[in-house]
Amino acid sequence: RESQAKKFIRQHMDPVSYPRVSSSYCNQMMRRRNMTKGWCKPMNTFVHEPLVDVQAVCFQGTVTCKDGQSNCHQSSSSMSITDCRLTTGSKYPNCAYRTSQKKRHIIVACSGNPYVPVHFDASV
Ligand SMILES: Nc1ncnc2c1ncn2[C@@H]1O[C@H](C(=O)NS(=O)(=O)C[C@H]2[C@@H](O)[C@H](n3ccc(=O)[nH]c3=O)O[C@@H]2CO)[C@@H](O)[C@H]1O
Repeated sequence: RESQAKKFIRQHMDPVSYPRVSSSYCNQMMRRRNMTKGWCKPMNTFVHEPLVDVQAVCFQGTVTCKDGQSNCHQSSSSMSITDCRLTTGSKYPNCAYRTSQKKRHIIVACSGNPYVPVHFDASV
């Protein structure tokens, strides 16, 4: 059984692809990280920073999560991310994504002991 912390890493961490990603990055990575099984996950962000830097966000600015909980944290500095958004014409099982590379402050939800990221809430 995959822990929430491990799931966060599988779904959202890609420190090695910093800084340039190709236009097919999302099509490849969404498959490789198992987010196109059963359905095409509509939206997913990959973070191109060291894991320790993303884990440190749990101890940065506290903000309210989209679900109303108060265990979200916003990174104090902007980070290199890639947003993968399902294209309108995409039909399962052929999940087609638009790849957009950005520099944004990330907002993650943290939980557990050790207190680590378990959910990607948004980027700003
Ligand atoms: N406060 C919390 N504290 C603790 N846990 C919390 C909390 N909140 C949720 N979880 C849990 O997280 C799990 C989960 O998968 N939530 S999810 O909303 O579907 C994830 C979103 C995200 O993956 C993605 N997205 C979205 C935007 C973006 O910029 N980039 C981007 O990647 O889209 C998805 C849908 O939006 C679920 O088990 C829920 O219980």
